[in-house]
Parts: sequence; C-alpha cells; structure tokens
Amino acid sequence: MADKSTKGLADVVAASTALSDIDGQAGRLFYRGYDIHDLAGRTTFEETAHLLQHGRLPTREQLADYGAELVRGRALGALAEANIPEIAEKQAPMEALRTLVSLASGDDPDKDSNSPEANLRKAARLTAQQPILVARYHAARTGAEIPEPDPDLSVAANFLLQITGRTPDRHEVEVFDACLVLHADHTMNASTFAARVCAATLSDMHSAIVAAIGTLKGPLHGGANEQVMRTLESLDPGAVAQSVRDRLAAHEKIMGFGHRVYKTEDPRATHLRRMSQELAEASGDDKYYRMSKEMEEVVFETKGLYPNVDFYAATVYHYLGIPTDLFTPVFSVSRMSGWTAHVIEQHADNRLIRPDSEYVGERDQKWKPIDER
Ligand SMILES: CC(=O)SCCNC(=O)CCNC(=O)[C@H](O)C(C)(C)COP(=O)(O)OP(=O)(O)OC[C@H]1O[C@@H](n2cnc3c(N)ncnc32)[C@H](O)[C@@H]1OP(=O)(O)O
Ligand SMILES: O=C([O-])CC(=O)C(=O)O
Repeated sequence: MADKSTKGLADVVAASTALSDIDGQAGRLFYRGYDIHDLAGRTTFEETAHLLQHGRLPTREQLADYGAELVRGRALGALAEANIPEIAEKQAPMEALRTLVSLASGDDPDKDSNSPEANLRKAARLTAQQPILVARYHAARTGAEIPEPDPDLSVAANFLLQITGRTPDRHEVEVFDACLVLHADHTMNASTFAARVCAATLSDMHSAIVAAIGTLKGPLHGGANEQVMRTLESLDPGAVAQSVRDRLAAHEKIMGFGHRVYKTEDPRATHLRRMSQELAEASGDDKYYRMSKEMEEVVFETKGLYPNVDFYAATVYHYLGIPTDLFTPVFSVSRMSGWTAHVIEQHADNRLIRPDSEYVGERDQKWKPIDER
C-alpha cells in the first residue's frame, strides 16, 4: 500500500504555477500575488479572468477589449446549439456540460492549434460560453424562454438574469460576482490537476476542460456544494445539532467541511458566510443560514473541521434563486477562468505528467492454458 503521506498525493508538489498560492496554516489565498480579500468585492469576475489568463489586472482599455471578446465569444457553435435539447433531456447538469464543451470544440475556430495566441482566444470563448451553456441547458429542460444575454451587463448579471428570468438587483449582482471571483482558481485542486495532466500530453484545451468538468462533478470536490443544500433540506431545523452529531458518530462525512490544504478557516468561506447572512436577512427567511451556522458549530466542536468554499456557497446560491442542481455548474462557470489559465501555463512550459505507482499485486504467477485455470 502507498504510504499515507503519498496516498492522494497529499503534499506532493505536482506543478509550478504563477497563478495562485495558498497558505494553508494562515488561511490565505492569492491570485498572481493579490490577496483574495483585496479582490473579492472590489474586482469583477471579468478583471479576475483577465488577471489569470493574461497575467495582469487589466487597464480600462484592456478590460473593454477583453469584455468585447467575451461578448463575441458567447455565440455557441452549431454542434452544441443543435444538441442542447436532447442533452437536456438525457443528461444531468454536469454531464451535460461535459458533453457540450466537448461538442463546442467541433466548432471552435482554433480547434487545431495549441499556440499561445489560440489558447488565449479559446480561454476567452470557453469562459464566455460556460454561463450560456448552463442557462441554455436549464431553459431547455424547463421549457422556459430565456432572455438573450445583454452585451451591456456583466457575466454575473447576465447569468442571474438568464437563470431566474428576472433582472437581478445591484446587491445580488455584487454578491454573485464576488462568488465568481472567489471560485476562480485554487492551485492544484483535483479538477485543475486533471486539466493539467491532459494538457501535458499536448492534448488540446477543450479536452483538458472536459477532464476538469468530469473531475469537478464529484462530491468530494465541486459537487459538495449541491450536497450541502441537500443536507440542509434533509435536516429537521429543530434537531440540526443532534443529527450532525449522529452522522459524525456514524463516520459519515458532512459535505462542505474539511480541506486538504487549509488547516484553519478557508478565506473564501469568510466572505461566503457574510454574504449568506446578508441574503438571508434580505429574504426575510434565514432558516437555512441559521441551520448552517449551527452545523458549523457542531462540526467544529466535534471534529475540529472548518467549512470550505462549498459550505456557505450553497445557501448563497439558494438565496439568489439558483436551482440546487446548478450549484456545481455555477462553480464551473467561475473555475473555467482558472482551468484555462492553467492549460495555457502548462503548454507554455510543458513536461509530461506521469507519476509512479507502487505495485501491490501478486508476483511470480504461473501461466496456465484456459482449460486448466
Ligand atoms: C472545492 C472543494 O473541492 S472543497 C472540498 C469539497 N469537499 C467536501 O466538502 C467533501 C467533504 N470533505 C472531505 O471529504 C475531505 O475533507 C476532503 C476531500 C475535502 C479532503 O480530504 P483529505 O485531505 O483526503 O482528508 P480525509 O478525507 O482523509 O480526512 C481526514 C480525516 O478527517 C475526517 N473528515 C474530513 N472531512 C470530513 C467531513 N467533511 N466530515 C467528517 N469527517 C471529515 C475524515 O473522516 C478523516 O478522519 P480519520 O482520520 O478519522 O479517518
Ligand atoms: O483546492 C482544493 O483541493 C479544493 C478547493 O478548495 C477548490 O478547488 O477550490
């Protein structure tokens, strides 16, 4: 068996990156040297995506150009467009996104190039298309007519408009924009690692993103935010503490808690907790926020575990009117900016990623013909 220290590649440095950095002891996160606390609420998602993909916070002119590129990039290719209705009928949201991004590669004008310029253009198109794919998928499965994205609105505002069918207020847009910023990148998390492994074979950006989406889907990673909401919905509001204690005593994992790297509060959770409280108060129904606080107290008291990014993101998305099964797709809308930046970085200084394994099976087996086995 692999040592506990190498199982799950804990503490193994698998890549060098200039994109993000975590101090797990102090609970700090940086994007290209900027503290997440300075970015969230002060920098838009578009500025953050530019920071990750182009290496610097944009000037007004650069932001206008990048914004225009995102607006142009929203147009879905014919292949994805034609298949949305059938996919929406047959596939759950993250599976549908995996399929749709794969189909989108068929119509991407840069599909045959991994050059830095082509990769930057693909990164912008993938970032622009992801929220549209989620909205169009949701519209197809509900039969709703959705408004066209407004070129004068931000990614955050357009997404809320298309998902809820109503113009979001300023506070809602600010909160959702901050959520997108908080989820944009996170060093060598599982989905980013998957993308980099794929890119390191010199495969193309769309293939790497398909790998990342499939990896984000799992409940130990991005899929946890949906499970947090399902847990809250399943609990009796009057018996939260006892239910959580019982689950922990039965060695069940409580989704939205624990982290491989943070040994203290995840800095993103600090923002999300506050935003959840603000939205709960504004909605006049703070039931799920109060239940979350109680869960947090009991999990910390019993196991010493802190909430991760997925825990309070769940109630924030709930209060914003986003359907529960679209929580992980929302994560992908944001993380697309980081994944694509990692693919660019991997291609720019590539070496095949191929770790070793420890053989734990039988040895010296004697071969026998099929009738003698
Ligand atoms: C965006 C993101 O991906 S953030 C993470 C989202 N995932 C979740 O919220 C799922 C719940 N959390 C977990 O499963 C884990 O904490 C992970 C996957 C995030 C990190 O996993 P690892 O670093 O491998 O830690 P591991 O799962 O080995 O846990 C270490 C110990 O803490 C316990 N533990 C960790 N998380 C939890 C939890 N959420 N609930 C209960 N116990 C937990 C484990 O049972 C284990 O206990 P043991 O040593 O007595 O066996
Ligand atoms: O870093 C991780 O392992 C998971 C995480 O928090 C993220 O991807 O945002």
